[in-house]
Amino acid sequence: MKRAAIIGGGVIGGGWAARFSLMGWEVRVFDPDPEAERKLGAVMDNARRALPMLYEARMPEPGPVTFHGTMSDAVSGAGYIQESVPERLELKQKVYQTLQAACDPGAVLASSTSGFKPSELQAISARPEQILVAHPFNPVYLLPLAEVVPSPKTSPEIIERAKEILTGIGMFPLHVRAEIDAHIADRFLEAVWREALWLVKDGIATTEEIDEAIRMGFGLRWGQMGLFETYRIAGGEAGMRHFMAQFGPCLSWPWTKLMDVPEFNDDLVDLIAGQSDAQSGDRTIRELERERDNNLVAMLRALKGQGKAAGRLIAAHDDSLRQPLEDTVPMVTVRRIVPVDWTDVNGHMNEGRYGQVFSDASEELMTHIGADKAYIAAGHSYFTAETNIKYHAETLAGEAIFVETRVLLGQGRKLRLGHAMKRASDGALLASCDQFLLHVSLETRKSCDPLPKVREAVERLAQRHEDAA
Ligand SMILES: NC(=O)C1=CN([C@@H]2O[C@H](COP(=O)(O)OP(=O)(O)OC[C@H]3O[C@@H](n4cnc5c(N)ncnc54)[C@H](O)[C@@H]3O)[C@@H](O)[C@H]2O)C=CC1
Ligand SMILES: C[N+](C)(C)CC(=O)CC(=O)[O-]
Repeated sequence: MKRAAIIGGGVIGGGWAARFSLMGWEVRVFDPDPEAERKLGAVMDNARRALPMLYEARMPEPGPVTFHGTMSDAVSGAGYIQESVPERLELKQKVYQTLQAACDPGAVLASSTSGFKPSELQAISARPEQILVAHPFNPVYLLPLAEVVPSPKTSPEIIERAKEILTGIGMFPLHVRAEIDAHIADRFLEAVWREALWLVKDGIATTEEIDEAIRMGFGLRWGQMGLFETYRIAGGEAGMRHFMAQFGPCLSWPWTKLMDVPEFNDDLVDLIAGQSDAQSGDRTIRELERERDNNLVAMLRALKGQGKAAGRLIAAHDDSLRQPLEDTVPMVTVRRIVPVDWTDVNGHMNEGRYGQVFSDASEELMTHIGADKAYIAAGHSYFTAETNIKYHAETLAGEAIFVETRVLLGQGRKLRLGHAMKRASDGALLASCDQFLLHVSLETRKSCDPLPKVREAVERLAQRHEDAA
């Protein structure tokens, strides 16, 4: 099993630990805080609930997460080390000295730093070539971006390995060409944060009004298309040139008052924190985390359905996790977590989603018998002619479910499947489905016999299932 070491297990280290573990890595943590295990456990709970909701494919078995009393013990045998200690340069530099005295010289040594340049982190290190920045975004277990920032001293092999590992755990490594304070994304975030502080300080807007301005407007646009493509469209048919002709001069207009920075003092902290407390009312941080995660899961799944932005990345990662079906009787055709966006007003999985689960089960079986994407692209497929679903028990968001499928008939153009959807925790039957499919030509849109390869496979499978009945 691949092994990662997490140095500093707070908000960000906890998110890294969760992502690595849920992607099948063994994770070893070092954090001197006696409360670290409890705090990291809370992040793990959130992640266990939310991350698998993004995937249709079966996730890897989670790797164990263990806590260690020394940094050298934690990094022993680790191929990837992620440092997420507090944002203080001397502390980080000292940590690298200790880590490098014990870790594998070939391991990736990455920092979560929000703002320090890798050359600053490397300054007093024994092997600067081993160190780079992999700056993530909170919550690390759901947001894919990791800004990968090397210095000229970072070895090209370490950069490539870091990118490969991050891609493997479902992240989007954005290689930042040159080191710069605060990398790329935090420069934006700091500009927005600075302006927001200024607006609150001068009594122009409350923290709540600023949040509404973001979530009701441009925040929605950024998540799906970013800045430049959004503004290109805002230029109308003439695109970016017209946009720049119209809004370019504003760089010197008064509405670009971007350089005012409020003084950071207790009054500012009281003002912002007071408004923020009032805004969130009695909702706890845990409740806010749940709300954030539910919203992110629903938005990312919507983007996945469109094959766009972060959704495209998750779809590709999902495909890479797919495993061929095992030839058991019955066959386990689906293993998944029920995502939040599948629930309805009654607080349970909507009836329409049962149809989707059984349709996914049939598609998996089709792939297994050779009626896969290439077969369909060549003009043949199966259409469902009849589906009969019985609902036996409620299914809730976050529950692990699986579907067992039996081939009840596989003869010529006819295929009849019996699906049973069960709860993974206790094997309880949640729903059953009798489904009748007909093989069709996608050219004539009429039923026809399968091509010999598929026909033989389906008949062989039907016989096997009949023999085992
Ligand atoms: N919180 C955020 O939104 C983000 C933070 N970051 C960066 O991640 C890093 C960590 O930040 P957070 O997780 O927010 O802080 P945090 O305060 O939640 O966690 C820091 C953890 O490091 C531990 N620690 C302190 N000294 C240590 C040592 N010598 N060895 C090992 N662990 C030690 C602390 O006990 C604590 O659990 C910082 O560099 C920060 O800039 C990056 C992206 C976002
Ligand atoms: C506030 N922050 C600078 C620590 C934020 C980040 O670094 C990234 C994030 O998750 O917003």
